[in-house]
Amino acid sequence: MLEARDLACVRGERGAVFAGLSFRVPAGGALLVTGPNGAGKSSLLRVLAGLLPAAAGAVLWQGADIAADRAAHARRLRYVGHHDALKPGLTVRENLGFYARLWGGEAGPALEAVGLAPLADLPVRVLSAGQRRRLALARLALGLPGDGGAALWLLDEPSSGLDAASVARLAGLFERHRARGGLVVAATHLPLPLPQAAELRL
Ligand SMILES: Nc1ncnc2c1ncn2[C@@H]1O[C@H](COP(=O)(O)OP(=O)(O)OP(=O)(O)O)[C@@H](O)[C@H]1O
Repeated sequence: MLEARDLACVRGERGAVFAGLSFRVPAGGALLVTGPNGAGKSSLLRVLAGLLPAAAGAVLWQGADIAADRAAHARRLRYVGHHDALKPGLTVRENLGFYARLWGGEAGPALEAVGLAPLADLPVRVLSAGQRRRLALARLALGLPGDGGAALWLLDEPSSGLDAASVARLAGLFERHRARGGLVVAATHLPLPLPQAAELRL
């Protein structure tokens, strides 16, 4: 269970981006974070990841404040932000292999899961925008909760640039993850294949 309790976030000159935000996402649950540009969706994901301190309130995991053990929180989550965090000079397989060594899991099946196996030996610099996005998302397929995978997925515009077949593959990843008790929190402007997701509009 992920819980936000009376969260507030302040950014630069703008001051409060949001305040008094409370919600819960249970095991197997999903939360869609929506709202106009600049509403604070990415900021909220960063607060939930422990990357940005909340100005007030707390984020709890299984009832315990994530601030008490940030390293443990980092291990239990996967954050896929706007930036794909890929090395352009390395191949598709090498890029994912880096994360597989860090977190466990195997690059091959994860590349299959996002339809990138045929491109495994290409350098990332030649990939299209949608293919890069799929490679960033392949990290999610490195393990399932309880089997080396992280329980909490924090995703910023995960389907941006994806074609219909890729969105369908993403639906499969979401389904497997949630069936194992994993949670998904996704900021999005597009409909996402997350049945029974709650919506938080900022
Ligand atoms: N590092 C920063 N310093 C100052 N202000 C910032 C910083 N990062 C974000 N902001 C401001 O915080 C507000 C929320 O930004 P955020 O990126 O969270 O919005 P968003 O809802 O994700 O927007 P979008 O839909 O465009 O991705 C914006 O007004 C933005 O300009």
